[in-house]
Amino acid sequence: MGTRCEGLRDSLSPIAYYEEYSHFRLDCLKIDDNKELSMSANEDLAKERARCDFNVSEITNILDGGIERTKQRKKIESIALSNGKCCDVTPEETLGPKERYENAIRKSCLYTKIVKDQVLTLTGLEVLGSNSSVLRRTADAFFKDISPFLLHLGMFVPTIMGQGTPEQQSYWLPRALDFQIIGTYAQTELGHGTFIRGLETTATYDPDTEEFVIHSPRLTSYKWWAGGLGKTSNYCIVVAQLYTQGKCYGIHPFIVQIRDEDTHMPLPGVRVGEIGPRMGFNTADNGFLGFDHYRIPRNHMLMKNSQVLKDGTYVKVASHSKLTYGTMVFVRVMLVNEVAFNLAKAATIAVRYSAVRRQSEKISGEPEPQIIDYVTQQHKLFVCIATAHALQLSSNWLWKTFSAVLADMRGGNTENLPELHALSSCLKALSTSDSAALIEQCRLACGGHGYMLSSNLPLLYSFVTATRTYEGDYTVLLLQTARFLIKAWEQAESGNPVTPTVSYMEEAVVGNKYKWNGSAEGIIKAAYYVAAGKISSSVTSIRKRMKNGKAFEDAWELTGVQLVAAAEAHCRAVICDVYRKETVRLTANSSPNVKTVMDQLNMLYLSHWALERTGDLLRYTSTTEDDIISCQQRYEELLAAIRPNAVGLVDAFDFPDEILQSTLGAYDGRVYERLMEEALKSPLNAEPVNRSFHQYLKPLMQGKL
Ligand SMILES: CC/C=C\C/C=C\C/C=C\C/C=C\C/C=C\C/C=C/C(=O)SCCNC(=O)CCNC(=O)[C@H](O)C(C)(C)COP(=O)(O)OP(=O)(O)OC[C@H]1O[C@@H](n2cnc3c(N)ncnc32)[C@H](O)[C@@H]1OP(=O)(O)O
Ligand SMILES: Cc1cc2nc3c(=O)[nH]c(=O)nc-3n(C[C@H](O)[C@H](O)[C@H](O)COP(=O)(O)OP(=O)(O)OC[C@H]3O[C@@H](n4cnc5c(N)ncnc54)[C@H](O)[C@@H]3O)c2cc1C
Repeated sequence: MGTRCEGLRDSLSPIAYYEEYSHFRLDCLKIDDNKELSMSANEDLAKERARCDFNVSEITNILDGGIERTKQRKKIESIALSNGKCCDVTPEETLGPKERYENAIRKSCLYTKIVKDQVLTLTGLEVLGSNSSVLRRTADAFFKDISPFLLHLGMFVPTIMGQGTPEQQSYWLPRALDFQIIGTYAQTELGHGTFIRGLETTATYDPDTEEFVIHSPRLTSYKWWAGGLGKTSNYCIVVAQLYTQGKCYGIHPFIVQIRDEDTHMPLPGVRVGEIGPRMGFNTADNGFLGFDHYRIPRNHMLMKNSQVLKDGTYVKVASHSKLTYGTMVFVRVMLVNEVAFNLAKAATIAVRYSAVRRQSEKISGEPEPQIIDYVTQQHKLFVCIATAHALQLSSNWLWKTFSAVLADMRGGNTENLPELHALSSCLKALSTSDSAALIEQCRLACGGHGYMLSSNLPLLYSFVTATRTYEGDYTVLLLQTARFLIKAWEQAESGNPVTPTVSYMEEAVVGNKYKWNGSAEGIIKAAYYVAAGKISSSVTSIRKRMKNGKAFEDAWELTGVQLVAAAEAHCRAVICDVYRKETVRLTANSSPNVKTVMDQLNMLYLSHWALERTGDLLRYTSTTEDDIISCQQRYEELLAAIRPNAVGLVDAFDFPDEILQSTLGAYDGRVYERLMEEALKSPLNAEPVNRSFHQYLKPLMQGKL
């Protein structure tokens, strides 16, 4: 579909290609076979690029984190994409489940080999650190859906790094990084995903043999969901309830071999398989796993945070009881970047398509406008570009926060862990939820063609909507943040110091209402006041319920709806704040037009959320109706101001066509030609008459059924 993929079939024009593979003439489809489908780029898109008034690569560099990082990314991308083998001649989605999986494994091995042989020599182990998002992004040229290796790199390796002792790391990591073993992360069970203290798999220490006995006592204790578990992995992290000397010490991580390294057969005592078709992730062989008194060596328990000695003595090493949850915190942080990237892809597809697509008449008899010229279309799309920026910059900021807390913890200081947990929980919840909703908005903005799998929007949606659930469900994570906020509010009320991300409470506890001011800083302050108002209302409700005789747990539960809304408002204010500060910081030395367009996008995001939350502003600040009217007016002016630069802004995301994998979003805008080319690849077009005609239709039509 992308330019290099076309290289695979360069010698054939689309029509000749189709005829070659379909065995019948195109006149069946009433296409004039004397005419080639157009190979020239779309003129409207070319005009859009000509009118863009800022330097596109400057914004690319900002989003990449600097010009050097852009160069590095492009180098990695070109290595991975240059051999052209990433493409499927037959679209992935037209294959059966087995063929799809096998094809995904073929491509995963191919990509891994490219990374090992060519990328690692270029970057060294940096590829797994600051360049991991580049690898992740490049992988999308190989997979429309998900690689079965995602969990190996995304969770298996990070768990060994985060939970293993130095000795365990030096034993397991070289094998895992060299792909001599492939692993996954099996925590969730049929019966429990959210409430991990309730997991039922047991790991009981036997001092006589110095082994753990891993067991699944009942159906609900079967592991369920882990990506790459069904068919691909031969090892996995199993999270199980640890029993030693007759006592349960709660959940702990273990490295468990599940398949023979040579034959790949499941080992005796292990029952493993794939969980069946899902809404997305259909190439990721998500699996189930059960154990029948299966024995593993003692040193396969990951022992950085707690240990079981040879005699069965349990020793707690870590200074914080939740450090075993570290991999989840890490992946939540990574996910903010992951969904920002996917939203940027969707925005690129929908904006380019909207510049190519013409529909209806604004004025009777006039030429049909590009649909991007409808203000309602701009309203649907420009917030997607702005949100992709907001989440990308928030994700960089969160990563820095995460790294700082990690460094503190290496020195034994876990003081900032609760704040990191609260932040990563709410940012994961909001970023995944916003991105899923906006990717769906992009699909809707593309009308009927957005519904085609070849647009790539449905697959992007099915992938991103899952991120709202996995690694901690949206509501559950916001309730975690709410716990932190309520405690912080009580601290602020009693005049004690609070941590930086909730410092706004110190001013807000006094109870004054904030007077609206339409500047960026004014909107952000109003957002913090809304958050403070919602937290305060939640506290009042909890106290009132307790005064009426409810226990704290019941009062908390009954106040759940308000608590989730309070955590959402807090997180929205944090995103607005970080997005503003980072925009100002990153454009300090930019050219004037880049500064202007980045500022416009930022203001659009802030105004959008102010308008989405007018009820809250009226309730928790002194905002008036006139303030709302001027905010609406400013928002509409921003849509008009951004319009000429919209295509330039999505070009700045700098996605090669191979990564976008979209008929609607390719750089040259040959939308209709690509839609037809992809349609012609449908297996149903491989023969003029399907055999079901003879088997069923004809007998039915002739009354002989
Ligand atoms: C080619 C590729 C290249 C590179 C790849 C790179 C990147 C890829 C990026 C991303 C993709 C990776 C993988 C993607 C695909 C799919 C993976 C999916 C995986 C999974 O889903 S794994 C399973 C995840 N499961 C969950 O998230 C479960 C959610 N539940 C929980 O976390 C907990 O149960 C919950 C809800 C937090 C409650 O825990 P618990 O009952 O123990 O605690 P309490 O509620 O009682 O609270 C007590 C106390 O502890 C605090 N606390 C809770 N958790 C934490 C924590 N993590 N850290 C710190 N503190 C925590 C809590 O707030 C309470 O504090 P308090 O008493 O209020 O002070
Ligand atoms: C595509 C995909 C990939 C996955 N990959 C993995 C993997 O690799 N490894 C792995 O271990 N797991 C994996 N999971 C599992 C995932 O982590 C869980 O599904 C997720 O954590 C949600 O848990 P649950 O399914 O138990 O939902 P539930 O907790 O049953 O949630 C159902 C509903 O109940 C609500 N709810 C639950 N508890 C509360 C509460 N305390 N308060 C208020 N509301 C509540 C939720 O908000 C939700 O609306 C994957 C899941 C998916 C969809």
